[in-house]
Amino acid sequence: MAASKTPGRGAVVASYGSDADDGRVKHTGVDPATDSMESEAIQEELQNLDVELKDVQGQISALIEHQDKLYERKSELKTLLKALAASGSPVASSGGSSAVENWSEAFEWDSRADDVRFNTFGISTYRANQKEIINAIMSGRDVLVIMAAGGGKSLCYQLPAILRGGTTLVVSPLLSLIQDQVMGLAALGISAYMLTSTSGKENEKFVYKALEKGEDDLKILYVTPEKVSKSKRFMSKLEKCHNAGRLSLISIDEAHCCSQWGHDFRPDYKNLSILKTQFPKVPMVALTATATQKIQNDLIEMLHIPKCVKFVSSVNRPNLFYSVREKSAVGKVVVDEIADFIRESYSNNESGIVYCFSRKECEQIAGDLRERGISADYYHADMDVNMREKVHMRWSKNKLQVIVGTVAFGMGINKPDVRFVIHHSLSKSMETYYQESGRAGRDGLPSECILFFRSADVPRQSSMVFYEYSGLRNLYDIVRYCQSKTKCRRSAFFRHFGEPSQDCNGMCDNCALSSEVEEVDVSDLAKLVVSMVQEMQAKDQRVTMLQLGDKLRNKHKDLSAELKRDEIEHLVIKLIVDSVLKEEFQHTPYSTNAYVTMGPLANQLLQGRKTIKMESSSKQIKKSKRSISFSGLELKLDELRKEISAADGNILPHTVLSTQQIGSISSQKPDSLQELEKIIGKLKTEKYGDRILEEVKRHDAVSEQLVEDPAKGETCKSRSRKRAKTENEVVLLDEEDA
Ligand SMILES: Nc1ncnc2c1ncn2[C@@H]1O[C@H](COP(=O)(O)OP(=O)(O)OP(=O)(O)O)[C@@H](O)[C@H]1O
Ligand SMILES: [Mg+2]
Repeated sequence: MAASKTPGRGAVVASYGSDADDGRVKHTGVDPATDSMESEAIQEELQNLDVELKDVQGQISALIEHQDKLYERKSELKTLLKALAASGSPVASSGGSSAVENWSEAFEWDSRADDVRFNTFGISTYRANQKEIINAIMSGRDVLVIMAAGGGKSLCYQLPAILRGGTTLVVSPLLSLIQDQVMGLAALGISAYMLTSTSGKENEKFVYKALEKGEDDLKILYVTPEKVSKSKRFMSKLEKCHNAGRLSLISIDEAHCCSQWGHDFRPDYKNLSILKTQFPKVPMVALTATATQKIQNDLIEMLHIPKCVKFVSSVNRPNLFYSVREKSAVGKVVVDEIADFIRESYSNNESGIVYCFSRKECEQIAGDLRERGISADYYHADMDVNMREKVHMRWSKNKLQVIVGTVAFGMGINKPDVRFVIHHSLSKSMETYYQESGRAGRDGLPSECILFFRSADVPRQSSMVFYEYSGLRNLYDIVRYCQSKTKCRRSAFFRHFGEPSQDCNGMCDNCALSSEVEEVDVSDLAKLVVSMVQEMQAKDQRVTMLQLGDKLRNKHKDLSAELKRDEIEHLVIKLIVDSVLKEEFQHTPYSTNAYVTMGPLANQLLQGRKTIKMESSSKQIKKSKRSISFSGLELKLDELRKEISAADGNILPHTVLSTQQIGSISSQKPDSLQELEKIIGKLKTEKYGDRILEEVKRHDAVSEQLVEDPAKGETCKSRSRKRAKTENEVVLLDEEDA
């Protein structure tokens, strides 16, 4: 305890006489010099007590915070247990009053649903929970859907929209998302419209007339939340549609925007409660990719759907390979590494995103990548809307390989075949990282998520988030994720979202790469760091993480040869996330600075009651190819879909043929329209069947020639050997294994 070091406690007591028998302390004729020494000693003890009290208070608040975390986790686990008991399944649960209902059984609309799924949407089988959700909606129930990004939430309301007749209203937060969806549905021949701030007069007239009179076909109507909360005209037309019995379903997409606890709160979403109040009998489905228990409860309350059936799917994205790489302090080296990675793994122009911290960085990195021969452009909030849209479009049409964006390049991204998401610097929380990295592989095919981590990036983020609710705590969670060299990356997501762990199947660096990780006790070095902070604090001096590293190396010259700046920074960040040190913030007219100060557990370390261990590893990123890449016929079909998309102008390549469909056609090689229809459904066969078959035939002819002259076929065959395929699925292969 610090008390043992407190000087003068005994001396102070000894200098008092207590000769009075009334028990009061009296001075006993001591001279003035002794008197002043006594009061100095008392002052000193008081000061020491203050320090000690501050220390104890710090420890208490760290413990309270820890206690809060434990309570929160406890309540998550209890809910999880309840859900498990109700559903008997670890990944899907029907909540509320519906625990006993079975949504997987046969329903009268089954065959119609199957027909629309396959022949209109071209989807051969349902994914987890889709069928059950559709059945619940078709039964007229309110439904809450929590399903991972790319899980296929759109189909869950689009298919019932077609089956139920009348009009389905979809509220969606972003113009770009709405445009994408309407375009995609139109390409499938589904009558979908939108009403947004940019809708032209003609379009508005058509929609209002269709709502009011019901003469024209209006299956799905997309609106932004502002329409519901601000346009009386729209609400009155919608009421007419409802009164005529034609409002068949209300869908709230990206429903987490309702909750202020969510990462993307939109004030206008708060007013959506009016929909259930006005139209209580119309089923409502709310969908989101991520919602903690707290946000789920919030949504149910705000949307007035207390009796909803809840479907919670796993947050797991088994097709994503997560890894963290050490980020060099030299910017050029980082860009080189990113460029090499893209060139080596994605040489066929496969789409990717690089996320950066600042707008300036985006522009710089996009330029650097272009210099290295990669087709890249930037996207951030400072750009003109048209410019942004242009970049987004070029990327969506596969004319641009990489978008280098800030977080502004977010929710509106609907591209299913993004093969890699690279974080040039860390995200602000596990939740945002899950969201951002989750834009990879929405089509279910193998894709990669790489985060470049460097301790010096932490203060940049912390000075942005420290005023947010739980901002620092959330940031430190992702820092722990980055610092760990042993824990499964996937399990960090399961923990964060309160879900039981599932097997990673070697789909993260820590699980896949065998490496020797050593735990090294760095308590002595940590003490030097903390003592230095203490010294500076005693002199009322502030110190940033960067300065701290320099000062330490200057003071301990003997250490500086061995200790690299990066390592000290790594340790300082570790001490911060472990509450030994603490970040404090000060605003200047230009920025907010993060300073390092003594944390609640600093004294425990200094007094030897706490040890600090760091993981050190010799892990080498094995040059492995975890990507899928097109070869032979697939390349041709990829070109064909781009060609059709370019000629039409309004259809995106992945709407013509998905990457999965390209894989299936290439492996099954249909030679008639009937056979093709079994793979991609009626609609797409009618539209593009002849051209696809032509391509298959041409490819077969070339292959036959190559069989006759094997020398020519070498490249093609050896490339296709690198891919293993099951019937409908592309399987991940390490290049070394192939
Ligand atoms: N059953 C299925 N089989 C194959 N592909 C599917 C299936 N369901 C949906 N998809 C495809 O998966 C992709 C992602 O679907 P969707 O846009 O609905 O995802 P989402 O759950 O809304 O994701 P996000 O949270 O990112 O919006 C789309 O390309 C869609 O066509
Ligand atoms: Mg969606």
